[in-house]
Amino acid sequence: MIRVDIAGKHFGDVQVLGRVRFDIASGETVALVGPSGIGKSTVLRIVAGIDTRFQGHVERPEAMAIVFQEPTLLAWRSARDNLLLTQPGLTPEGADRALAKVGLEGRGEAFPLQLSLGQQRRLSLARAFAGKPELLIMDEPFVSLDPEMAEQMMGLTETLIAEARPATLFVTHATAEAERLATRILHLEGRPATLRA
Ligand SMILES: Nc1ncnc2c1ncn2[C@@H]1O[C@H](COP(=O)(O)OP(=O)(O)OP(=O)(O)O)[C@@H](O)[C@H]1O
Repeated sequence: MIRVDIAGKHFGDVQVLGRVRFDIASGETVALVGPSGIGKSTVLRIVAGIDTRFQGHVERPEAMAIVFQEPTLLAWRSARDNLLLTQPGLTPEGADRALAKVGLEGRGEAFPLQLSLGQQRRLSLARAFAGKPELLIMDEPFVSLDPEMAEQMMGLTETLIAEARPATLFVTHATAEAERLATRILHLEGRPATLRA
């Protein structure tokens, strides 16, 4: 369970967020939607613990994974090492199993730039789930993908979430994406932004 209770967030004199309170249970997938510039990424950064300068309190588990828009891979390390170096406790066999789960069987030796963009994104997902996150955070994970690849990645993400059952929070612009993946949708609105009742 994660518990978010933001009382306010300012950038300098500008108050971007008002009160934003929500909980996410294990196995629940929550989409955070709202217009551009409303404060979605700000909420995500606060929930992830990247931004600690806010009023309020967030309770989150230690095991957390973040998937960004663009894959953030270590270019000079193999696919397998990209998992091993970021997930202490993972064995090489475990890494290979995690790769196989995302359709990268036998590609453990490949470097990220030898993989297609779709494969790089799948490697990022494998890395996120290899750490058995109790909290999964995704910032526009399917943006800028062509429809076919977006569909593939959404299917894969759904499967991995169903298996690992983390509490998931993701930001999206696409209503269809939110409706497909999320068990609950939170709308940010107003300025300072709060959740639509
Ligand atoms: N580091 C910062 N310093 C000052 N203002 C900031 C900073 N980061 C964000 N903001 C402002 O806070 C507001 C919310 O930004 P945020 O990135 O959270 O919006 P968003 O809903 O994620 O937008 P988008 O959908 O376009 O990514 C915006 O008005 C933005 O200009």
